[in-house]
Amino acid sequence: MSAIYSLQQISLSYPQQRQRTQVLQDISLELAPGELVGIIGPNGAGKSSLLSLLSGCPAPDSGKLLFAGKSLASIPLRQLARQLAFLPQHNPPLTGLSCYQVAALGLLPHKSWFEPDNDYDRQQVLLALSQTGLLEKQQQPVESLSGGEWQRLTLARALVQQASVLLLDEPTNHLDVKHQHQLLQLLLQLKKTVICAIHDLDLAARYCHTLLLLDQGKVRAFGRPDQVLQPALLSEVFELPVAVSQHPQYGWWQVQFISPQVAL
Ligand SMILES: Nc1ncnc2c1ncn2[C@@H]1O[C@H](COP(=O)(O)OP(=O)(O)OP(=O)(O)O)[C@@H](O)[C@H]1O
Repeated sequence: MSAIYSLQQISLSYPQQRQRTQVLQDISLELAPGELVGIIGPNGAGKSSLLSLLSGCPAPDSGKLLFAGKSLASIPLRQLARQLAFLPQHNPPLTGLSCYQVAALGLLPHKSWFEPDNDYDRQQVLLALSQTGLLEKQQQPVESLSGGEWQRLTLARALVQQASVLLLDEPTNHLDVKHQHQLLQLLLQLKKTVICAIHDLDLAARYCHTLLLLDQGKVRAFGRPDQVLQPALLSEVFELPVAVSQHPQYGWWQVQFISPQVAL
């Protein structure tokens, strides 16, 4: 199956004072369609920067970035918005709208100016609110949502967008345990290409088909969870002793970092 994303020797830097800081270095990999891919790595490793790059902005300094075989930069924005949805870590605040209205913003790439919503559109919005557990809150003003509810609402908006690719920056970070599992199960059931930055390595191991371990802007490992979650590598990258084991009953990989005091 041909790759949904192909990255060839991608590098990215940001301007900082009079210099440029290198954030991603020489990244080459291919992402298969229909997979749940987890980007893991310490703070500042470049996870959000990579997701932004995959969304089309910013463009890489060098290298080739292909989306479904075409140069990502050559795809018109509106066309791209129908194919991919990006949920950054920090969303611009929205006020004065209900949950329903925010979820319905996902319809915009499919509409012309002033085109009213039809029954199908309304069904899509209600389905997404239901999938994210927010149906009962559809009339609630967004300002009054909790952090986790707001996070689920941004996913609802992305689902309404009906993009085949979801780029999610730490989609579980405000969610309680039940909602973390529900969200990841939903992402698996959607059978879309989902690429998400995620800090919880146990959740990543359990739900992601593929993991990408970034450290200081470089790919340290890329493959199945059991290939990537190597204790020596994790210990070096996260600078903590670590134990990796398999759940005796379910076979899931589990990662336990050991606090330095215990290790001494
Ligand atoms: N717009 C910017 N201008 C300058 N530097 C930036 C900019 N955005 C990110 N950086 C820097 O790039 C590096 C990578 O940041 P990025 O947000 O991609 O890391 P991350 O792996 O997502 O981190 P975290 O786990 O903390 O969210 C960091 O050192 C950050 O300070």
